[in-house]
Amino acid sequence: MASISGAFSPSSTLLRPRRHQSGVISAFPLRRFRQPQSIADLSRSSSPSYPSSSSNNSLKSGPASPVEKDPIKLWNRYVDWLYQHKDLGLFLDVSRIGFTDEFVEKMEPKMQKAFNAMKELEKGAIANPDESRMVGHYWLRSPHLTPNRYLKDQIERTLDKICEFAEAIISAKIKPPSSPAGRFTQILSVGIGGSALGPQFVAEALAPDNPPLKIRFIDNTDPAGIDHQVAQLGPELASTLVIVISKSGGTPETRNGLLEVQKAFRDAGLNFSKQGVAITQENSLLDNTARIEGWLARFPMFDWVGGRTSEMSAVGLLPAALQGIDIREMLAGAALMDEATRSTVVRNNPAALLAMCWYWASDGVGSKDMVVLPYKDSLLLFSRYLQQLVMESLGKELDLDGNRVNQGLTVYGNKGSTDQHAYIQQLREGVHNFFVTFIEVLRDRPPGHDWELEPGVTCGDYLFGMLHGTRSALYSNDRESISVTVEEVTPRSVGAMVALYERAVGIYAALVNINAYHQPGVEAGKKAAGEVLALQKRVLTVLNEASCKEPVEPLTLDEIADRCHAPEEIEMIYKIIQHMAANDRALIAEGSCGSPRSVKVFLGECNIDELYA
Ligand SMILES: O=P(O)(O)OC[C@H]1O[C@](O)(CO)[C@@H](O)[C@@H]1O
Repeated sequence: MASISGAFSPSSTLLRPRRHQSGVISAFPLRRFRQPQSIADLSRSSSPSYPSSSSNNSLKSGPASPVEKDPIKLWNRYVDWLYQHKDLGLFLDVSRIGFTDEFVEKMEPKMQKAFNAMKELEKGAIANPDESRMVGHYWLRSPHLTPNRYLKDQIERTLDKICEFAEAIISAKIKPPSSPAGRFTQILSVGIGGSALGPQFVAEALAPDNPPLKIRFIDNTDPAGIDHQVAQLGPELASTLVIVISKSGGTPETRNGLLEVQKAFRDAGLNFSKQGVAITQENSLLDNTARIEGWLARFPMFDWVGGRTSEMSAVGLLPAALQGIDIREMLAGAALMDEATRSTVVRNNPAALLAMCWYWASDGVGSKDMVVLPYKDSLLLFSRYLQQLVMESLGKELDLDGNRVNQGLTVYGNKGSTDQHAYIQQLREGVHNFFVTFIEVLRDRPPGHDWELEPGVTCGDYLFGMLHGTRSALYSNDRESISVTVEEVTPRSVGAMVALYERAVGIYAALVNINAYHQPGVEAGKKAAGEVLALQKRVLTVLNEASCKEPVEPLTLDEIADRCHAPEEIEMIYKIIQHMAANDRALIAEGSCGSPRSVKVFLGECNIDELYA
């Protein structure tokens, strides 16, 4: 008998303690291939010039022609297509993507349509029709482009407020009420998805070694993960600024993180409201809570900025400023990139080049995955950041005309050269279902710190060699790649890269005619999670009724399901019981979890109030 009892009770009052305690096998089983329908399909089938990116579809396959392997022709292609942004010190090389001139020509009308769509979006059109919203993340770094004065003021006022607040925290003009340190030393950021990924990426990329405030994240409703963060803070909880970030202000994981952190503050005898900051939409649940409880500060999230494009709003800027990162430089980098990516000449527009390459490489239907490989440790989280930006934006069931298209572009990656010793083997020789984006950083170390670990060769030279070796080795086996090169990882270049990919996603979405700015698919999981919790409450009510009887009536899973009027949910009921039993709830389960039919359950304490409610 597994006898498990603990603190849990269905409600908090009047507890009466109890004495008792199909057969087709494909080489690519997970991949869906479509009939050729895109310009890419047509042009590839007719072009011998560059290697085909997809070897499993007969229309696109064929022996690699000698042309693309000719180093001089490849060099010419490199030079012809190389994009450089001088002020940003950023280069984009698309020469190892095999698009043809014919393809570029055929794409031109689509590209022009996409440029127009982006122009309309920037002018304030309802670019997110489902949610009837404008899409204005580009205005955040160029407020003069907002469609009205009010939005411009809102952006500028918020930016000033962020800078002033960060300055006051760093200089200890604003102090935590009861910390011996006499100043804030830590940030605990609570948020998820777009309310975490940008700040996490930027902290890893740009925070100095000794930032004025160090940052930690709670980005899940995993109690052990939360406990770990709180435990790591230890006594420094007293000097921790807690920033709760949620655009909607009602995301359950974030709410739970907040409640857990507030409990940790109570347990430590600290006043949370003097250390709490909210970043959320005006009048959201979070905003109202922060206002009523008198938190230290509140910053707005704008209706027209989506979570995954919010890095240049208060969501990304406040944590960055508090870590001593130059946020005006981030904004300047993004603004410069925005300017460049407004060009309607494809080869002069790096975002358009990226979108066109994605379209070519994935047939405009996401038939290949994008592996993002930054060769720089500080850019480790770029692929994770891009994963949400790209996949939540492009992974859509319906297009803008309501046709079922199941669009998307899978993104994954970690960092080079580390991945050389993990999955590059498969990329080079295994299933050909991807293209790579290399992110190269020219500056290895700050000036004056380098040394040669063998004659003529530094540690950074090895990293450089690994990158270019991998790029060549992949290409020689017809694996396509894009390379983005920046001189250094700086606030300016990071801002530019964020802007580059935001725009590339926008253009690509227009090319494939989908709404990049909503996320209806996420709702299904959220709804199902809510249903599980509702079922758990019904199970507890049923168990409470049976456990308040004299003598107590242990119930089988079938009986519980029956009394919940949910016989079809028996498997979920079993999982609920198993989870509660493993977590010291006031639950007594007899029998073995391994043979669910033998299990009988009752509560170790019954709640009379709930019974008669
Ligand atoms: O900022 P919020 O409203 O808490 O949302 C967090 C995340 O949840 C989503 O809405 C859906 O997963 C994301 O788009 C968003 O970034």
